[in-house]
Amino acid sequence: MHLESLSLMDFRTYRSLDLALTPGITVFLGPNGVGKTNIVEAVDFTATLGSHRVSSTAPMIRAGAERAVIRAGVRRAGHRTTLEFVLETGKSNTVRINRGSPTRARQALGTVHTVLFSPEDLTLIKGDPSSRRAFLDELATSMRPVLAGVRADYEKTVRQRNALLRSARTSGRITEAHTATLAVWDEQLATAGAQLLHARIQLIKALEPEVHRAYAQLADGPRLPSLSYRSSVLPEAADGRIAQLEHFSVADLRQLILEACERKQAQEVERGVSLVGPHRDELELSLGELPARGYASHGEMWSYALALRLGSWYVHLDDDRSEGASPVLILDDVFAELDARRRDRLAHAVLSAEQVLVTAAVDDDVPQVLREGRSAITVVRVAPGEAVSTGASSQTGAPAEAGHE
Ligand SMILES: Nc1ncnc2c1ncn2[C@@H]1O[C@H](COP(=O)(O)OP(=O)(O)OP(=O)(O)O)[C@@H](O)[C@H]1O
Repeated sequence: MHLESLSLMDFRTYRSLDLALTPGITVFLGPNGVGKTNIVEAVDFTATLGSHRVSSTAPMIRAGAERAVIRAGVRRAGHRTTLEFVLETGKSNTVRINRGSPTRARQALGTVHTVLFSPEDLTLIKGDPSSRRAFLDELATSMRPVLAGVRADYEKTVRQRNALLRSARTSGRITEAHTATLAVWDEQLATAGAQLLHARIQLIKALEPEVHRAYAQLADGPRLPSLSYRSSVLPEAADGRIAQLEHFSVADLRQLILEACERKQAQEVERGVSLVGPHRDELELSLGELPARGYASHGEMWSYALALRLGSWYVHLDDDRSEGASPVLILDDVFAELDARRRDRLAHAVLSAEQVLVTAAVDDDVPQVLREGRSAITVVRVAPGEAVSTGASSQTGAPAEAGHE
């Protein structure tokens, strides 16, 4: 699949922008701060309904404007779909699909698939467990959009359950009313939590060999990555590792969560917080025998982060349910961060993608391999305060035009 067009209204720096996009490689080129990432962030939003840079809508709306609009034309297995998202602070984002009535944005999940590489990916390795959980959940949701609802239910349940536990802690004892309400939240936590946990475990099983393969493509060296999952729902004596969970059905996992809730109840009341469930689990990343976090070198962390993204792309390609929806690859500012060898290797690895969008501040940051590849390469020059000049270098590429604030 690929995007054929992208229009922005009051999105980030753009009052109005209209771009025609083509399959193959498109490089957005321009000086720092000019608005290159803003463009690819909008593309990624059409797939993830979020941003890799911010967790709320407000920063994506142009300063002084009330709402932003992202319109995308998507070509997938011969069919064209148009999506028009409206982002408004303090309101739920909406989408119109093929000019239909506005509906909640979640309805569009699964139409566009993207895999985005960015300098922020280093936090997947260095950051706290929540960034790795988010990575898993976002990838799983992009492949199975129904999980968006499961995640929303789960997060709401954890919030409500925590409020109840805090109230029990404040009153210094568990009343009958607390026990009755807690039982209801436990059931809900277990129902949504088991679906989420099952999705994560199945994803890790599919992802690990692909991350392995991707890492070997990007880096040399004897040590290879491995992924394991430590779950809070297993008794401590069981070491909490995924190997014990991967054959469990959703019903088995639901039962495990309920048992864990019972086991931990006194501790939960004492601390006023939910201690069991996928929100307390950890995706552990190792390189050879050692954890990547705290041990891997800067270069190794970079290779690992890139391998997680490349592996995500491979998992999408292997997915039977994807129906020709090979993701759009977005490489935001990554080449500038890499040495020449890894730059070329990454460029080689992505050459076969249907559509690749690259941002770069200077021409030299674009690997030669991309220019010499078999795909068309289009260069979109992003400049402040004027219409963007574009040029197709090597082979073909439809000219694109952009208006910039
Ligand atoms: N909501 C907003 N309203 C107006 N301007 C914004 C908004 N959000 C970000 N900006 C501006 O957008 C610019 C950053 O754009 P962007 O991140 O796309 O730059 P870039 O071209 O990718 O730069 P670099 O090469 O440094 O990564 C900043 O100058 C910032 O002030």
